[in-house]
Amino acid sequence: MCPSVPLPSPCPPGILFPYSSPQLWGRAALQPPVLLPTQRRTFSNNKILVELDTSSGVATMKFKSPPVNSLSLDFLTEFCISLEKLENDRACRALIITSAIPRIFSSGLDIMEMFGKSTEHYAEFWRAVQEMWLRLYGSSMVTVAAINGSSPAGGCLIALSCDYRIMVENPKYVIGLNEAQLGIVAPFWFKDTFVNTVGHRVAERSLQLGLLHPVTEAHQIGLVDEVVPEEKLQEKAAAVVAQWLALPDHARQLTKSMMRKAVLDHMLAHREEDIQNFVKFISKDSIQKSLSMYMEMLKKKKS
Ligand SMILES: CC/C=C\C/C=C\C/C=C\CCC/C=C/C(=O)SCCNC(=O)CCNC(=O)[C@H](O)C(C)(C)COP(=O)(O)OP(=O)(O)OC[C@H]1O[C@@H](n2cnc3c(N)ncnc32)[C@H](O)[C@@H]1OP(=O)(O)O
Repeated sequence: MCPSVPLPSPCPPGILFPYSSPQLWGRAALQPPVLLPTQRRTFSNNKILVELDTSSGVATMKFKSPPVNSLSLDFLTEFCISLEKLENDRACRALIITSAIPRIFSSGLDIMEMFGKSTEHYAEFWRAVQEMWLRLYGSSMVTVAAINGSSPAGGCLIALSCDYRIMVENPKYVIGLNEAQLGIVAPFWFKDTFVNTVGHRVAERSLQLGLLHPVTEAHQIGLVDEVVPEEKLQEKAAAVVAQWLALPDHARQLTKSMMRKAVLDHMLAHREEDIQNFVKFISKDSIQKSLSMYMEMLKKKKS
């Protein structure tokens, strides 16, 4: 899939899998049997907590960066490191992404990283945003977004990059690519990821209007796959993961790769150009002014 994340090959292409037991289909099954002292492995840095249950092969990643899990350069770096660790861990076959912050899944890209900084900083930040998407959209793991709060823009991109989205039923929560509302533009690979999920017409309207969809509407347009009460979210995510893991990894991974390859390849082919475009765009006085007004509006809304 994505060249920066080599696709683990649990079985050489063309070799038939042992279909006798789903237990044998995963990457974990290819390890020599070892006695593990514990079934849970936890690693945590400042902004993200990761727990891997080695018996099921399912990791849970919890965003814990108050106040709103905004995607700063530090956050994105931790996110990419965590994804790389899990991707390279043969005991891990699936990932559930959720938030430890009440009411917010992620508020999207940290606006302060795009405001009043140097062109070098913008370039470094944008490369980190690209890297996060390449790793998540190109992941060979089963990925499920357990969306327990609002998820605008970059937060929505994280959810869209997963294989399946489950959102908590709450009339206050919204999700969508609202960039246009900030006076900025969702880049082509945000757009492609969105189109691949909801279809062209829905994406065109939603992107032009910068819509943040309430949960029921997000479900109706296919932006989220399922809606559940808060207390059922983890149970539902675990059940979905189990369903996806019941298939042979290599078949699911190759299918995923086939579905996503064109979009990933397109972005990789234009990666440097995309960084230059971002830097040029975000450095414009008019765009800086729009971002400043948007931040002001957020502050006013509070008071
Ligand atoms: C042709 C085109 C050519 C080229 C194009 C090339 C490139 C494209 C260019 C740009 C692409 C950029 C893509 C951008 C993607 C993004 O993700 S932008 C971010 C979008 N996010 C939002 O709009 C969310 C804004 N936030 C909110 O709506 C709310 O804060 C919330 C619903 C998330 C939470 O609400 P509350 O619980 O009420 O909390 P507060 O609003 O009080 O917020 C607390 C605190 O946090 C600050 N904050 C909120 N969001 C962000 C953020 N995204 N970044 C930084 N900071 C944020 C908020 O200001 C408050 O701060 P304080 O007042 O407490 O200091």
